[in-house]
Amino acid sequence: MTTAHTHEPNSVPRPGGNAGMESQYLEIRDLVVDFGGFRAIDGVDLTLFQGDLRFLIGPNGAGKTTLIDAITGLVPATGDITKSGTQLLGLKPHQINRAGVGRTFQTPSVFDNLTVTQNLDIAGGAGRSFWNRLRARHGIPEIVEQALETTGLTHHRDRPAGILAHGQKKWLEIGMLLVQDAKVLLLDEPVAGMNHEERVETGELLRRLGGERTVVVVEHDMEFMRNYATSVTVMAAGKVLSEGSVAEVQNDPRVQEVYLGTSNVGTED
Ligand SMILES: Nc1ncnc2c1ncn2[C@@H]1O[C@H](COP(=O)(O)OP(=O)(O)OP(=O)(O)O)[C@@H](O)[C@H]1O
Repeated sequence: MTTAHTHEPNSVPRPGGNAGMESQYLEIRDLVVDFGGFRAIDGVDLTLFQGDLRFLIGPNGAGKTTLIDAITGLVPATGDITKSGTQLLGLKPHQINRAGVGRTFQTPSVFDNLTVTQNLDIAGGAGRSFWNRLRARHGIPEIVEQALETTGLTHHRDRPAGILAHGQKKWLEIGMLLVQDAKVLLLDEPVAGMNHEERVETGELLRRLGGERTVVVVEHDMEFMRNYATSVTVMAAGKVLSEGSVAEVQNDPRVQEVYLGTSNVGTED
């Protein structure tokens, strides 16, 4: 694995991360989530470095969303989840968010009646005194301008979010995470319901983000995974079944077996 210390801003992230061991990371050890008597996450270990664009795949019910829920404090779990050494397990969702870990949900959750900029403003902390001071001094904060630019929504900044196309709403959600300065982005099916063009644009966006952050993508779209993943974790029945490059997991017989016993990892959905 190459651990270069510098990289071009828009370079393609390398598997395992662009930034090196001393940069930010998310480490999960022996994670367990029980729902009553049912063990949805069963001893998961996962290490993600800054620069990873990690795809999390697996059959329905494998535990992918539950894993993200556990990382973001939405379901109780045991084990360890540390971000660059800070224990996240046991923190409340807003504290985890403030620690730099942000997520999106399968269904976009933006304020339809507010403009794109207002949504970003609220995500950044409008109403909180420091944000209001920032705004009073500088107008639209630079971080909002950057998020508009990164997500390609600059020309839609004054439109109500409710009239955006589906893909644009999903990009706005990602922009909201950028405004919060999330260093770890957990995205649940970011291209579900998108057309081909939107998928390509989203892939490029994730690639840009993955260069400097840690991006985890839960996805059923295997073509999208093959095009953009720097690394892949395959889950099944609450455990990590396989991990590695796209080629490595596609060639793993255990992975082929859970995908309907065929070698067609890539035909689901
Ligand atoms: N709140 C809950 N209470 C009980 N069981 C749950 C709960 N949430 C999820 N489960 C179960 O945990 C298992 C893992 O679900 P999860 O949604 O994490 O899977 P997934 O891999 O994200 O699946 P999909 O690809 O279909 O979204 C499933 O069997 C699901 O029914």
